[in-house]
Amino acid sequence: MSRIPPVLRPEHPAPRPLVDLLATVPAAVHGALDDIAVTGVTLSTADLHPGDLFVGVRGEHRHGAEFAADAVAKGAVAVMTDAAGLAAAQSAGVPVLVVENPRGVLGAVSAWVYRTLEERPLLFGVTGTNGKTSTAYLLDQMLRQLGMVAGLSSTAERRIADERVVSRLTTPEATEMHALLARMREAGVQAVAVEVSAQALSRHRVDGIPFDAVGFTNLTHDHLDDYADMEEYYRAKLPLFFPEHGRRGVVSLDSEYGPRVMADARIPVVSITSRPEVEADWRVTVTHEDPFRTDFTLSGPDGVELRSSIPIIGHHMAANAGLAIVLLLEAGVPLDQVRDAVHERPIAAYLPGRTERVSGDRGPSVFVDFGHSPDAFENTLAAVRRLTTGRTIMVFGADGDRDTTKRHDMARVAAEGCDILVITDHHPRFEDPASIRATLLEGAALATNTPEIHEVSPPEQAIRVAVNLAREGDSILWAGPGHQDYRDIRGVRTPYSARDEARAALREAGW
Ligand SMILES: CC(=O)N[C@H]1[C@@H](OP(=O)(O)OP(=O)(O)OC[C@H]2O[C@@H](n3ccc(=O)[nH]c3=O)[C@H](O)[C@@H]2O)O[C@H](CO)[C@@H](O)[C@@H]1O[C@H](C)C(=O)N[C@@H](C)C(=O)N[C@H](CCC(=O)O)C(=O)O
Ligand SMILES: Nc1ncnc2c1ncn2[C@@H]1O[C@H](COP(=O)(O)OP(=O)(O)OP(=O)(O)O)[C@@H](O)[C@H]1O
Repeated sequence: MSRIPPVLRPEHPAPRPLVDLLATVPAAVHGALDDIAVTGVTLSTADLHPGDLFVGVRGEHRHGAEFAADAVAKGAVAVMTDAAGLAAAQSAGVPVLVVENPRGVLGAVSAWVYRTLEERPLLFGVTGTNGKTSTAYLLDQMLRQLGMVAGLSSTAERRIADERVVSRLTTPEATEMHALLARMREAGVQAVAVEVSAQALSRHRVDGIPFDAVGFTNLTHDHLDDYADMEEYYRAKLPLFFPEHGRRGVVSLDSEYGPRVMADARIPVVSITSRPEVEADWRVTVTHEDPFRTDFTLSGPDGVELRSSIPIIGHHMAANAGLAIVLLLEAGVPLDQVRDAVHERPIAAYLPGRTERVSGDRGPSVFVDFGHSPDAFENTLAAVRRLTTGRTIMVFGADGDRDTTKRHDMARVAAEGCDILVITDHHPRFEDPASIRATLLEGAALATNTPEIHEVSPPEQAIRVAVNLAREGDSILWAGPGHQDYRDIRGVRTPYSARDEARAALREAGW
């Protein structure tokens, strides 16, 4: 069963004469552009609307121009491609615009098609290995508490005011990103929080989007299937802090890459930390934590002090909330307004599948989380342990066909942070799940301690094993699936909800 979420577009796009695009994006034109007007732009035939400009880019597997005839059959009025795609594009029978690097101009083309820059909301961008989704959701909620009509683009959802759609990529392609902003404009959205992945920066997906404030959460081991090493991964993230993407930046010093971003940024930046031993412009201090909420103080320059609360566990989540508040200030939202919205007032965000508590009043606490990196495990396990009087039980499996080099560390960190470890399957994709589990068991054996370890293949069984082992006062952290509503098994997205499975397991155990 295919569960590919839709691409959001403006409902009333105004046609633009294609010839006018040439003033913004010079191109060699093959064919006559007279009378050709475009209402949309896409690089995928799966998302083609009549009236679109189809952009044929070279992909990892195919050249998009190979699909030009298909695009025209679906209503594309012109094709843009590179020299390598020209012949295939020309055979489709519509005018062809040739540019050197179609992906490189996609942001400019999309901004032109959808007039994104003519009337734009306040724009926030958040990057980092962990915490992008959480920070974007916290920002979205703060914008709402400020009385603004808010928009959100995250791994979990795209939100346009109160309309919600499940996301496919963390950061959509530039064509989709600009279409989303145009749809938000139609809905009167005043401010948008956008999660920006490293892959998005590498692939020009946020080109043409001038963020008013950009935030950096942290950089730790992940995505070394996409990037050769941590240095390359860092270099992919950094350009968000260049003038072509952001106006002002807020940089967390909680990971070792924070000071580097401060030094290498080419826009004005301020720093923030939640670590007592680190000096920064802004500081987050946790003042109270329980299984339902974390209270914190944000203190900054000129004696500014805000006290607020989030309905999520973890010092790292308070750090994200602090980052979100400083982003608002750096974007120019007046301090008085921010104070009214969050000071002595909870930030009432619901973060789907981010250490989300799915248990009731009795029995063990069960949290379902989206963490899939050693650093995420370390932070979420620390948060769970601090709030657990009994034993901490960790359930997780690793992604198939994704960065294999982090598996040992994930399992080692998991083992070191828990009393009972249940190693299970996640999205095997095209890998053998048994071999992924074997690697995780090797990693767990590298830990400095020796928790009780269980290997249980199907995750729905693994959570039941964990719940049956648990007693009152214990906590279970199920990391990996988070908000997701499917498992990817050999390329097929099978419907699946970890949160529902966990609730069912608790019911069956009588909790
Ligand atoms: C590895 C990667 O980035 N792949 C992206 C890429 O696919 P590709 O290069 O394999 O495309 P291809 O199959 O060679 O096809 C070439 C072109 O022909 C087009 N085509 C192809 C077939 C067809 O029938 N019709 C058609 O138009 C394709 O849309 C594409 O533009 O171009 C596609 C369309 O633009 C993207 O959807 C796809 O992202 C895939 C889904 C992906 O998973 N990307 C990952 C790496 C990603 O971006 N992840 C980050 C995660 C961040 C995080 O975890 O923090 C993200 O931001 O989501
Ligand atoms: N500031 C932080 N530092 C470390 N871990 C964090 C931080 N914020 C969130 N996490 C943990 O990282 C995991 C992913 O959180 P979140 O989805 O917010 O990050 P993300 O950057 O959006 O990740 P992804 O790109 O995979 O969607 C969760 O386990 C979460 O608890």
